[in-house]
Amino acid sequence: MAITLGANRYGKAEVRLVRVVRDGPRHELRDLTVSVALAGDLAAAHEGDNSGVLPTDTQKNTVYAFAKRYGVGEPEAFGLLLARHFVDTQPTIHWARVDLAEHPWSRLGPHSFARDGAPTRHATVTVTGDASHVVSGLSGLVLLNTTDSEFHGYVRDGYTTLPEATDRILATEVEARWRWTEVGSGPSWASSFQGVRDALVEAFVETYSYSLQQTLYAMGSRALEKQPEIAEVRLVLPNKHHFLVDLAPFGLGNDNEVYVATDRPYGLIEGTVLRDDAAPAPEAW
Ligand SMILES: O=c1[nH]c(=O)c2[nH]c(=O)[nH]c2[nH]1
Repeated sequence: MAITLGANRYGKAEVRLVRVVRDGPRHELRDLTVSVALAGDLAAAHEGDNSGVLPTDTQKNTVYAFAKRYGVGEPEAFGLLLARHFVDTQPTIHWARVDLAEHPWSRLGPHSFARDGAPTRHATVTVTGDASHVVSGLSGLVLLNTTDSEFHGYVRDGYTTLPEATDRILATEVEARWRWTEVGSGPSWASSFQGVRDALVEAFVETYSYSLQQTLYAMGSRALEKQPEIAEVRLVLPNKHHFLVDLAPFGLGNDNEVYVATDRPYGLIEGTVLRDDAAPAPEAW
């Protein structure tokens, strides 16, 4: 029986990094969770030889040292710096992925901040040899329309009880990831992020929806139309159901005014929207 080592990678997950820039009385703050994963010639490590293993503890230290040495700018840029460093300095490492989640704070004063309702910003950077590949994203963007949403005309079978809706609440918590066509081309990381975020929100607001699936496609399409630097958008949209409460027992009507918001189970609508001529992704993401 021949047994062989399959795909493997290793790294430090969820390094919590807070960087303050104390440049005068007005401080700047960035708050990130950074995960590093490395792969390469690591077969020996799986047989007890650590001579090619850069410890995950060192990877964590590198995150903090780079934060001091180079500052923490846009998550994509900081991730590229780290991933490139691991591939270029470690002979056994040929592939590095750095995953960054930026937790948003809004300013209250020169050195005071409040954790924001803004979405979490994400970046996933992959470096192999000379090539770099970037996926940006967001999560925790909760959106709700109180009307302009219907759901009917669906399949009915012996188990269907759902009443048709001609006017319902549509709510979701957007998780979006989008793949850059070419790293370093087009707008800045920050303005691209803002552009995609705004496009997703605009499409959610402006689409008269017959299903969350239709809204998903409208959101992804709008982001691609507005931001030429991205090739593909993947969306995960939980349907945050709001059901009308039956107030008849109290002698009251309910003209789409009183709802119960439920958290589970929930519909989960997922989809990818991409350009016809998008080059295939060079890496799984
Ligand atoms: O927008 C929706 N899409 C569905 O597929 C679905 N299924 C369901 O029960 N409610 C909804 N709403």
